[in-house]
Amino acid sequence: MTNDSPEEETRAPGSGRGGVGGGKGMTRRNRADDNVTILTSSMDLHRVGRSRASSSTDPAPSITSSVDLSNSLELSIQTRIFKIIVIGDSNVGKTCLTFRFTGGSFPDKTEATIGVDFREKAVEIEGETIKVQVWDTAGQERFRKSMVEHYYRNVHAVVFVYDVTKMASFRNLQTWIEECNGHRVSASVPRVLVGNKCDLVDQIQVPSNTALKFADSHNMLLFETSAKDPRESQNVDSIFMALACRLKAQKSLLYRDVEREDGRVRLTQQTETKSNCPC
Ligand SMILES: Nc1nc2c(ncn2[C@@H]2O[C@H](COP(=O)(O)OP(=O)(O)OP(=O)(O)O)[C@@H](O)[C@H]2O)c(=O)[nH]1
Repeated sequence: MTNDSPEEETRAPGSGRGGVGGGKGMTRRNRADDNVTILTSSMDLHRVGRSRASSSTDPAPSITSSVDLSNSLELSIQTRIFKIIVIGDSNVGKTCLTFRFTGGSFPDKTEATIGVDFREKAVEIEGETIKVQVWDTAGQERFRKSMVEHYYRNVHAVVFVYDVTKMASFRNLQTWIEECNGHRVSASVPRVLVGNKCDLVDQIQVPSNTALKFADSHNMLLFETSAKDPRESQNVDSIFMALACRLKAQKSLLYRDVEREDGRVRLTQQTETKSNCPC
């Protein structure tokens, strides 16, 4: 299935649908825009899943708790979720980048990702709270083969990562792009290129000009950054915020009007066309 537009939803990871206009031009070392506010720290989706599961086994809700449930359901319905996948060779720093964005720190120790890790962060863009759901995928073939379909299903945006100190990880980008295209990710789904580990200045193998040409030829934005260097943290945020802004700026299906009839929730579609997002 191709992806058409971001969609507001309340479902589990991977159930999103849609995508928006592709990248254009080049951006380097972008800084987060002042208009963009990060609302919460990271939230592990596994934890969310567990808490939802446990509430479903609770005793029958009292009147008060069902009101609470209705309110939280409405809030949840009104929050759009953007699914962004992070792909690239093993060891390029995908996990560290997602940690830096969702948790604001660099992990002391990482292990090879097996399958996928989900992390989520709520951000506010022009008054709307949006959940940016980051899928940190495994770079090693043996840890990804059974999951690949899930990565690409209903994805809203793709982040390709290479290691600026490893030319091979840059050359392999072509393979990652082909894999992405092979999974019917629409050309309209925005993609960005990230050169990570820029703090290792003495070891850089991939010149910026080479990366810029590659990004341009694939209609992608380029970010050169470091998940490790705290001075680069705003730049890491900019990767995901630029995508979120772009996704928000596009026409999207909104399920704004929540109506309840006979205890059921009815969702009414609306179309959003305007955006003042500066990104
Ligand atoms: N110097 C430096 N090291 C980094 C940076 N980002 C990640 N690393 C290190 O690179 C190694 C791999 O990082 P990960 O984030 O686990 O790499 P990955 O791409 O998620 O790897 P897989 O899970 O196998 O696909 C770790 O030792 C990190 O500490 C960075 O910006 N600078």
